[in-house]
Amino acid sequence: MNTSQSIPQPSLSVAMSLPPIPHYTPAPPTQEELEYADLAIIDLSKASTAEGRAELTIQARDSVKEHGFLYVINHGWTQDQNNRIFDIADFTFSQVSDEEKKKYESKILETSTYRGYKPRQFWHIDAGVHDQIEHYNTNRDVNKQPHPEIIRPLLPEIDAFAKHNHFDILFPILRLLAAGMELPEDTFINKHRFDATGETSVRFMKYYPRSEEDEGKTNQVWLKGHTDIGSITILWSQPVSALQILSKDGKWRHIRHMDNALVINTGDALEFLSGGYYKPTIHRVIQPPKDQRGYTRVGAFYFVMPDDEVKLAPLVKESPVLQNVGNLSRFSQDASDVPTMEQWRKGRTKAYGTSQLKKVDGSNIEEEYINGVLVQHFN
Ligand SMILES: O=C(O)CCC(=O)C(=O)O
Ligand SMILES: [Fe+2]
Repeated sequence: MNTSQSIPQPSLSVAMSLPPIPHYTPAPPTQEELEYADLAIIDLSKASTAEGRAELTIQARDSVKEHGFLYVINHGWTQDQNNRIFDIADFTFSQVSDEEKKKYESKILETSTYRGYKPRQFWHIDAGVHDQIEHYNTNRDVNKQPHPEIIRPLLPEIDAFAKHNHFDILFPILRLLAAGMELPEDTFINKHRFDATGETSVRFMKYYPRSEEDEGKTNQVWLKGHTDIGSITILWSQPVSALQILSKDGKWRHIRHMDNALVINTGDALEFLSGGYYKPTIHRVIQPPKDQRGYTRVGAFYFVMPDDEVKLAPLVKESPVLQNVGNLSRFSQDASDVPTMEQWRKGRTKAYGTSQLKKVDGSNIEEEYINGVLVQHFN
């Protein structure tokens, strides 16, 4: 008799089972009619052929130039993997004790860097009201910082998530955006090395409902209108419809939720490198529509920055497109004092939500200068 047949073998799914954690159920999608921005939908599976890339290059370029935002689908991460990441995201807030959160709090003002927890109420929004947003931020190399004990068994999954974002989403997108400026395809990739020193990070965020009084004092703004500091932000679409972009006609429009899609936007660093060819779009988070009030709003992100040492000078010499249109960024082309990514991110991170801003008369705009460059915030 062949004994091996009678010995029960562990099934593959049991052998590879993931640490059990509670399931996070987000709010159901809103039934309200909202005005949505009309963004391109990039089918990333097409990036595997030269023909597909040529088509996507134009689509991505035009959507970024018009809206600063686009959607990505077919990015190789399944709906189940997506659900699991949102479970992990919520876990970092709902299951970690206040004591541990304190122990692993980001030293934002001392280090000008987000690593660990950003507690609620760290940022000023308006009229003395502070934010109700928790962050958990980890460098893409999860071993570069300590993590709360109960998060440690989840690190292999967070590490896989970071690598998928970096190599299977960020890199193809950076290739398309380089091609959109007639730059060699690997121009931006070479400035975003996974192993370099820099702060490209996975961030989980949880927004908590606020009091009516706070809503009234802040014009319902939960996160002020801003541009992102880095080159690209990958936002994993979630159903609470509260993210808006400021369109070129001056109107705020909502970003529509699509299951397992990505919402990708460009930030300051790409404006500088692209000489303003790709300008970042102001976006904000406001109180959700009535049928989604009372829910928390959990987000999962990959915030991308060029490597710390990269000088944020426009690639005019390298790009035939830029030679035609000229440098339109907030930095001048020959400025010898162009900051490095490290200087820019530290200046912006330290100031964000804590610096004294100057109100622009008769508007909802506030301003400050970082490294000599105008930075605006909107309510
Ligand atoms: O929560 C969101 O949808 C957007 C957050 C955001 O814009 C940011 O953290 O920079
Ligand atoms: Fe943002």
